[in-house]
Amino acid sequence: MYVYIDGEVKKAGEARLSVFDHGFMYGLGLFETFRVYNGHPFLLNAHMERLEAGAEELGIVFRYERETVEAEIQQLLDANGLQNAYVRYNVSAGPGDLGIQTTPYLEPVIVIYMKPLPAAGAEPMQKDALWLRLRRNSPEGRERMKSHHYMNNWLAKQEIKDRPDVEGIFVNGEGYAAEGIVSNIFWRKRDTLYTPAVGTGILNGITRQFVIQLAHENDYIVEEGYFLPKNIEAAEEMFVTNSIQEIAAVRALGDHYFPSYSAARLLHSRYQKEREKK
Ligand SMILES: C=C(O[C@@H]1C=C(C(=O)O)C=C[C@H]1N)C(=O)O
Ligand SMILES: Cc1ncc(COP(=O)(O)O)c(C=O)c1O
Repeated sequence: MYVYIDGEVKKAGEARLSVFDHGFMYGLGLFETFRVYNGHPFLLNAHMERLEAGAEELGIVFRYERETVEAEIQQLLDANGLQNAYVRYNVSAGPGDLGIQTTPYLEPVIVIYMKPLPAAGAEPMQKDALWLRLRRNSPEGRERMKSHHYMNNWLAKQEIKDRPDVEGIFVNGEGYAAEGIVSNIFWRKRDTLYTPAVGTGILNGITRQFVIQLAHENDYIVEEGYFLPKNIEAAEEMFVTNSIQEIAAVRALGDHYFPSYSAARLLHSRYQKEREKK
């Protein structure tokens, strides 16, 4: 595979980053993961605007211009011979000195990774979910960023092991349901969808935000709040969302089986209609 780094497309094994890059030394880097459907990067503006806002908070000088980013992605799709892809767009702070820096990072390094994905299916994926013993850590700053700090998620994944059909679900330090290892969570009782508030320490997923919008358009009530595990276990349905897996219906959370997946199905069919547009 090829990657894009600092304006050039290179063979994956030939791309190089400085050992003084503060993305490596201090975790000062951000990324977005999204899907390309038939050449179309889905929800690109929303992803890149989140990245731009995070960069501003970290003093990383990065301006999003849609045309530039589209061209970078297209260049890499062409090099890799892909039309459908898993894309990771990374902005690393760039080189600095030894020691914590307080001045802006003027030369961030952009790295784009890509891998093939099969064409998206017409039905939502199905998964199982398990409560994690490990607690969700609290965000480093005001709100969780999609940053290079993924150790809490990594440790959680070791608990679940390599089981692609299982998502681990975090409870935060205060005992409230939070999010999946790489996803946001929703559950339904009658016509109301519930999802943890951003204040629980979750990543405010781009898919989460889009699904909330679709849910409103389809007459669901959406409540964001502070909920206990037992609230989810009393639900009729649960699903998880992220930019790669879209909306995945949860069959069971531990030994609690959900009898329905009607909202996941309906929202997924609406999502599908938008995949090559937004
Ligand atoms: C952690 C990453 O990003 C998330 C991972 C997935 C996935 O593996 O399904 C999906 C969406 C992302 N928000 C990553 O390494 O890309
Ligand atoms: C911890 C966590 N929560 C939620 C998400 C979903 O975010 P998005 O919808 O932007 O893919 C991810 C994806 O990386 C994640 O890692």
